[in-house]
Amino acid sequence: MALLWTCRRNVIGRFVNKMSLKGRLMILSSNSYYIQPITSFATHFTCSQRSVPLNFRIFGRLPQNVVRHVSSSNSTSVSRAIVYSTEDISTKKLPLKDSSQLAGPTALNQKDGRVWFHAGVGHIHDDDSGPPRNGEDKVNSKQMVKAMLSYVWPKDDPDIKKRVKLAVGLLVASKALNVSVPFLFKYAVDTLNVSPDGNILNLATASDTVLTYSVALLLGYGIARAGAAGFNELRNAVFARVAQHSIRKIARNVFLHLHNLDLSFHLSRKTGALSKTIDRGSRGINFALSAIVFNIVPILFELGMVATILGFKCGPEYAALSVGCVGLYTAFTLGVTQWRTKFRVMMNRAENEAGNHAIDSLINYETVKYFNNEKFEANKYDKSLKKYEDASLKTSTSLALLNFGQNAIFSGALSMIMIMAAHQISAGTMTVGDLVMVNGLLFQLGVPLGFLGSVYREVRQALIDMQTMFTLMTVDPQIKTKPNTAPFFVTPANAFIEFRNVSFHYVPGKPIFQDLSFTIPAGKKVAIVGGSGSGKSSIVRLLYRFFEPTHGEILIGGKNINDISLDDLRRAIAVVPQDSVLFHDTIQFNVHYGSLDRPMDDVIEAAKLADLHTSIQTWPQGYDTQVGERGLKLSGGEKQRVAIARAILKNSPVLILDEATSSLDSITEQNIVDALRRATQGRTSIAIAHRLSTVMDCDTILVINGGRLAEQGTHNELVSDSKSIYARLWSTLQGLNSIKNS
Ligand SMILES: N[C@@H](CCC(=O)N[C@@H](CS)C(=O)NCC(=O)O)C(=O)O
Repeated sequence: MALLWTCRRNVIGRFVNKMSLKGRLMILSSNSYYIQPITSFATHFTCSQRSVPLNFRIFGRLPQNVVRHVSSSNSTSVSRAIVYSTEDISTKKLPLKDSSQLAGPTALNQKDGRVWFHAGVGHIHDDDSGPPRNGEDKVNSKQMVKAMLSYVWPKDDPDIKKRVKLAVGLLVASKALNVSVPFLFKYAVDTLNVSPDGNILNLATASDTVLTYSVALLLGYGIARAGAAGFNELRNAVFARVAQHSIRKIARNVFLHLHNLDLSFHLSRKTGALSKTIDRGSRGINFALSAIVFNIVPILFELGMVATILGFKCGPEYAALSVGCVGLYTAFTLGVTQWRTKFRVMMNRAENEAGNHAIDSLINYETVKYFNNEKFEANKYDKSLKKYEDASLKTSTSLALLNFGQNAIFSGALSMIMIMAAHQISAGTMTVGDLVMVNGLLFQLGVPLGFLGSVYREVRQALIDMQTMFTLMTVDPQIKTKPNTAPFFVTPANAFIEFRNVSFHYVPGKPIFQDLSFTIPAGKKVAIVGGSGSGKSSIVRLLYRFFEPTHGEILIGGKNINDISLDDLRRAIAVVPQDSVLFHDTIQFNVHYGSLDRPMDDVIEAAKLADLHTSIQTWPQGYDTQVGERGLKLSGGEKQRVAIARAILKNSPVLILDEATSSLDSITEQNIVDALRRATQGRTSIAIAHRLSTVMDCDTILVINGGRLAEQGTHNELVSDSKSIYARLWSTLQGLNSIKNS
């Protein structure tokens, strides 16, 4: 099984040309791996793909490091990730963890306070969308059908119900016309063949009426055929809206549900895999619905009609034979399709493997050349191609067997029925027209049956895809608003924050905070500083209720945040994150996102306050300029100012700046600091910082160490105590600055 990588959104796609080379991630065994420094000419930190039954996930923040994510051809399993780093990652052995313990911060490099990863390992899951967690029970087929029907027959949508009724009516009409076709043909043949007295007709002496009658019947035959096809297409068109509307509603509900799930759920899942789950799940619904409505139900309906007609017109043995034939045909088709599905799976796997290998090899073009390994690479690629070739041959030959078997069963039954009919014709109890009719009825039934195996295979796949999607819907958010929570409005006057004996961990046994207590008065500017891994950003995550403390309370405006609705709480807090990720839209959209109902004038005002307006005006399309995927067309400073403008526009009483200037150069930083100074005016603000120069003017600085509040005071108070952690951090910073300037 392929080794999978997950790089969270905030580490993907940040690319810098400055490369100082790091190491190779080596999987040593099923329970350990390490980062091995690699040779001097190599230019990247790479993960070699190995076939181990593990699902390796890596995600985290790399403030000045850059991860370039290279995904394999099917894009859900990422075979390789390249990390370009400006910092050194030392060799370090790390124990593998169970996937259920994911998200524990594992600092790869603690010394400069920059690089950290969250890493964990677990078993591979078929659906790629991560391990199941509490509350995520697989839904069964009955529940899925029930869920699907609730969308196809919605209680509150009479228009959709009307369409379903119309589609059913059209289905009946189309099948009725279809079945009438062999009848009309029978009467035409009998008219041309049998005289009214029951003897064989001599066409040379037959009256004009015979010809006129038979022509009319054959005309009716043509009209009935066209009518059946017309009703069929009309039914498709009428039902298409029902299916598409259901898919839209389901996809929207799943999407909204995903947004309501908590951060820990999203950290343990691959974003790409989640969107694929919705995509495949909704396509699955479309397929399953279409197959049921356009294929399975019509076949059963037609079989019922044909069996009834044959039973009444020709005798029960005819009905039994046709039902028996369809039963045998179905059993054979399902059995063989089940057996041969594994060849298709092998074929797809080999195709992916070949694609992955081709990509991996071409990405490593230089390395291949350094070691003259072109032939080795070609042979490796050829091995995957050979697997594909073998599987593909098995798929084709098994298809031939399936087609032949289906034909043999159908032809056998058809000829038996014809022989029975021939006997009755010779006995004078049936006409030649009857034989033609029996033949026509069975032949028409055979057309949709010709795709039964494919429909069965696709429906099974659709059910699996739907199951993954519907199972997602059963996941209960771990963090939610308590029922009957009264509205609570945080205002600038009551926006004081208190952490009361808060303890917290991501992974049991690795505490982030132990009994952490501090208060942030309303309207004050407070900085939180501390070394790497001290949990500075976790304070924001707890306050924003992305995670719950394991012990203690967090209060805002004197009220426990658990007693405030998530909406009220989050409305009260604006965050300028360290990594500002932008939507692939215009700059105006991205700033406006801070508060979508504010007018354009406010957007411009916020951009001015964030020192962004002047830059925007120099761009060719001004506010309509597209920022590119994840804001790639903007510099780090510009993106950060967009984040500040958004936060200003949100106009919340609490503003959190999570290392908002960490990845900026000094000139940009100064502009941003000025913008931030304007943004924090009149609000309670919390600045998480490791650059102490940006927090000197704060009213209070809280120093976090060992999961507790170690020191507290103004910059001058803390620096004046030479033994304080802050004073040591400050002097280290001063030392680094003087080295930089010399
Ligand atoms: N008669 C067979 C084959 C029908 C068929 O030709 N299916 C198309 C797709 S609609 C196909 O390409 N099948 C390839 C395969 O089953 O390997 C059945 O009932 O499944």
